[in-house]
Amino acid sequence: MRIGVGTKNPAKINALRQLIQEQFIDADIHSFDVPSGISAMPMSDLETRQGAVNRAKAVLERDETIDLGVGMEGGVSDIEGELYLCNWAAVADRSGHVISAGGARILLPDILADGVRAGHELGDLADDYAHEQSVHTRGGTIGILTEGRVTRTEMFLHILKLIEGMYAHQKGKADDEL
Ligand SMILES: O=P(O)(O)OP(=O)(O)OP(=O)(O)OC[C@H]1O[C@@H](n2cnc3c(O)ncnc32)[C@H](O)[C@@H]1O
Ligand SMILES: [Mg+2]
Repeated sequence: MRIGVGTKNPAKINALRQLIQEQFIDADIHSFDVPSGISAMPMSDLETRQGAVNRAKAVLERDETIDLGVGMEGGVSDIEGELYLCNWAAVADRSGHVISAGGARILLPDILADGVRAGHELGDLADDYAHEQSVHTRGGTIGILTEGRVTRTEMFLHILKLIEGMYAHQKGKADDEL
């Protein structure tokens, strides 16, 4: 099987690599720089999920040899005036079937939330906050805010496990009906 992932960000690609290893999936991974079709800094769960779905579908359009497209997107979600980091992933196949799932939410400190509301991208704000470079390609904001206990890769791995499990569950149900 050929799986395409809609990103060049190693923090995301590594999550897919780990899933394939852990679940003994016989697949090669190909990465594509595809548009998310939403704003650079998604401001809701709805928009963040849409980015993940758009990326998964865009991968299938980009390369006709790919069997499954995977999209992962990070954003923020406002709950009663507080901003939480949120993350979504989606998988799309050639039959038009799409499965999406969301991950953990973590409250952003005011300094990051205010910066996002002022129109800055979280990736840039997280670099300043942590005095590091390219946080978004490594442990991510979640890694900074949890002292590395949960990294961006682990967080996306968790979501990809949910989706892979749902895919297996739905396939099992469909086979039962045959
Ligand atoms: O190359 P891509 O795949 O686009 O990866 P990205 O790091 O830009 O990540 P997203 O586009 O999914 O995230 C949308 C924006 O939110 C920011 N972001 C989301 N989650 C983040 C995290 O955990 N750490 C740092 N920045 C994050 C990031 O800066 C982006 O500008
Ligand atoms: Mg991006």
